[in-house]
Amino acid sequence: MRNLTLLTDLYQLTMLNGYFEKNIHEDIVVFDMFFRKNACNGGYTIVSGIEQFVDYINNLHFSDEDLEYLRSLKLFSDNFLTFLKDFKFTGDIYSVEEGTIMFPNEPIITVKAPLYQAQLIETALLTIVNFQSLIATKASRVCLAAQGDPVFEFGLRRAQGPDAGTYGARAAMIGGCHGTANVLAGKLFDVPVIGTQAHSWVQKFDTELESFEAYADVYPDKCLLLVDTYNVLNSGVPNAIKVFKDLASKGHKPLGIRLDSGDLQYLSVEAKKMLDEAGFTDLSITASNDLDEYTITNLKSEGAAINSWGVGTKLITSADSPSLGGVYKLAASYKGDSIEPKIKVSEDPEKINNPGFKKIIRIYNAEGKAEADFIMLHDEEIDATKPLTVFHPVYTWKSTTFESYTVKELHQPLFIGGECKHNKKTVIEIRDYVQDELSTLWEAYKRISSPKVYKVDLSKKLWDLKSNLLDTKKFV
Ligand SMILES: Nc1ncnc2c1ncn2[C@@H]1O[C@H](COP(=O)(O)OP(=O)(O)OP(=O)(O)O)[C@@H](O)[C@H]1O
Ligand SMILES: O=P(O)(O)OC[C@H]1O[C@H](OP(=O)(O)OP(=O)(O)O)[C@H](O)[C@@H]1O
Ligand SMILES: O=C(O)c1cccnc1
Repeated sequence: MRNLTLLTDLYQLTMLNGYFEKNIHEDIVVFDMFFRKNACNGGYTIVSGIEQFVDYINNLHFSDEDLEYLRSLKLFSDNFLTFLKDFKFTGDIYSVEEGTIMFPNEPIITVKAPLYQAQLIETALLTIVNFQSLIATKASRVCLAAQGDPVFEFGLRRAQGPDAGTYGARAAMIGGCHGTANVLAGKLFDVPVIGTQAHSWVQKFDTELESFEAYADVYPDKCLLLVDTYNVLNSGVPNAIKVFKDLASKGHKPLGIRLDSGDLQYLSVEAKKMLDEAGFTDLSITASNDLDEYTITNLKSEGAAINSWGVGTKLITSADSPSLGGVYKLAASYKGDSIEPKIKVSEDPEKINNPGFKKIIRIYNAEGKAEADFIMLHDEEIDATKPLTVFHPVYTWKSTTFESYTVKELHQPLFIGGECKHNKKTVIEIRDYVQDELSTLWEAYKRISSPKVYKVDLSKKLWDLKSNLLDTKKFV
């Protein structure tokens, strides 16, 4: 486990030093992590990175070298640096399960801890969860566009560095990919690794046919050939068919071909005709080359004969929407046992946070479809045997009443009193959970473009609390 304790912005540490000097560092506070807009301009966001956040908290400590470095900055008092020597996370953290689908303005993670601890972890929490949630969401969109065809993550070489390539591969698997080309990700996260061959393989031999024969010789049962180095329809596919026939005559089953350039719709349809005529009707026709959910949707609607997708650059970088803007905001501060809700008033009404220590429930209809989320204060309860009326937090006259419904509380304890309560799951288990989650969402929320907006409402008590706070803050 890496020591990421200094993976923070300097201002967190200068604030910590200040809280310490003012003797308010032990005050118990509540922070919420949430985002204001869904990842990838979509209708939902898949939360990912919780496992790495848990590792980060479990390993949070200032080593002697860390303290030495901080001392060299000449910004911190000796007493404060001595205090940091024994730093240990002792607070509570509530989080949704990794792989949960979430929507704007909902607390994904709520931290209730001494001020100096809760403040320090902001930056690492955001960098870990923002990135992985972004890529998991992107991957799920790509997989939805592929309509059940396998999607393979090919992006490491074009990722924003080794960590992004590796944790991005993890997130892509969580979002629904069938495998990754990243071998380190395969080892670290126990996920399937896959691969074909590069153009360099084909170029290295005197002829394309020789290169295919050599590959078939080494991997007779894993023979998927890259057919676009010279000419797909005049050379690549005919040569692949020769090699496949030879393999079949020796009792091996060829896997298929990969197209990496040109008009993928036309080439795939023509290649499929040639393969079918040669008796290879069920091979994989894999396509790659700058694909994303939009190109795949177009290729599908144009009848491309592609049944497997290799997606690299635009997946691992979420190229058209390259960040998720998750934030971490102070929502409450305790004075003894009494809680003081906190709000950030902004010129931009979208940026006003929901105050207080909260929890969140999801409301499902009788068929198990998610209908709305409901953010409540932590001590509120719902009696699901009675009708529940929820209202739009801005256009308050818009309301809906649920008669027959079930509810699920989304937050679970990750840490209580500093003790880890997290149940570790494998990446494949998280991926399965994501599929369950997606099946609870109406198609309209999963639309690639112009999705319907999911309802996220506030309890009356929370809404009143927020309105009253806003009134009192008007002239502060
Ligand atoms: N956030 C909300 N909470 C509760 N009810 C809502 C919310 N948004 C809309 N409604 C209700 O949903 C109905 C349709 O309203 P509208 O067309 O404005 O929204 P919508 O997003 O299409 O919602 P719906 O999915 O319910 O059709 C109305 O009964 C409206 O009062
Ligand atoms: O297009 P992407 O979605 O980013 O997918 C990854 C790309 O990486 C490879 O190309 P590259 O030219 O790097 O190597 P190659 O010689 O193997 O084609 C591969 O052929 C894909 O085109
Ligand atoms: O195995 C492949 O085909 C592959 C791997 C990485 C990038 N592009 C393609």
